[in-house]
Amino acid sequence: MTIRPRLYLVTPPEIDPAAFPDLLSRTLEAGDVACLQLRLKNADGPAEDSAIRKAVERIRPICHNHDVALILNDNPTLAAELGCDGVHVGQEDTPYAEARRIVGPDAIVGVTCHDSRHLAMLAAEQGADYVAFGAFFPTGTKQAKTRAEVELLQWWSELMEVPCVAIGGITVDNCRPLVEAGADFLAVVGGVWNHPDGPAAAVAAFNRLFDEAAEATGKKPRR
Ligand SMILES: Cc1ncc(COP(=O)(O)OP(=O)(O)O)c(N)n1
Ligand SMILES: Cc1nc(C(=O)O)sc1CCOP(=O)(O)O
Ligand SMILES: [Mg+2]
Repeated sequence: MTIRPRLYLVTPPEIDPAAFPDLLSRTLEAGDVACLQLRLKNADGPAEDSAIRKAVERIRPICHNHDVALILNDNPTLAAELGCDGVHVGQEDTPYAEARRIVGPDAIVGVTCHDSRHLAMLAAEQGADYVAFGAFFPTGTKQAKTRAEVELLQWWSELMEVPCVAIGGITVDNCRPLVEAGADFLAVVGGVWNHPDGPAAAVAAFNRLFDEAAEATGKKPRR
């Protein structure tokens, strides 16, 4: 067996609840996707909660039919209430321990660690299911706080058991160094949804590249 990362798909910040489910189905049919993070950022307060509820209701069965875990961004309370498989929290969101208490021991809890070894070790010690590093490349999706270097992934993957996620400006064309450095998951927004040939083509292309890289490196898995 060889090391092969998996795709961690993140939704666009705003989705059309009527059209997105079909697009998502076609996208997930195109190749392996480990999880989908629902990350809606263009509404606040009750409007945001209502958009999340509507989206989860439609998206959750599609994810589960494709064996894709549904992770909710930022909101452990809604993640638990709506039956999501996990939650992703940042450094300014609900702290890890509180998020874990809310979603329970079996749910996935991932933590943003920017470019910080210290934050990642803290999150892993506390019990996070994955640590996320970024941004690796310029991104138009959000104003990223930090730039992370590829060496961080190599250091982490050689020393630690907890999986690491790379995020920020990742595309089919620029991701190979992250794969070779040992990223367990590549988290992608624009590189999939804005791909010139469409999101299904992007998912297929990422998976082809992961297969090629795994064959070329021929490295043994670290766990
Ligand atoms: C997989 C993954 N990694 C990092 C982030 C960023 O989380 P955060 O810093 O809380 O920023 P927002 O996404 O909430 O804007 C993420 N969402 N997913
Ligand atoms: C949501 C997010 N978090 C980041 C971080 O650095 O923590 S970068 C980012 C945006 C990811 O979108 P795209 O794949 O379009 O660049
Ligand atoms: Mg957040």
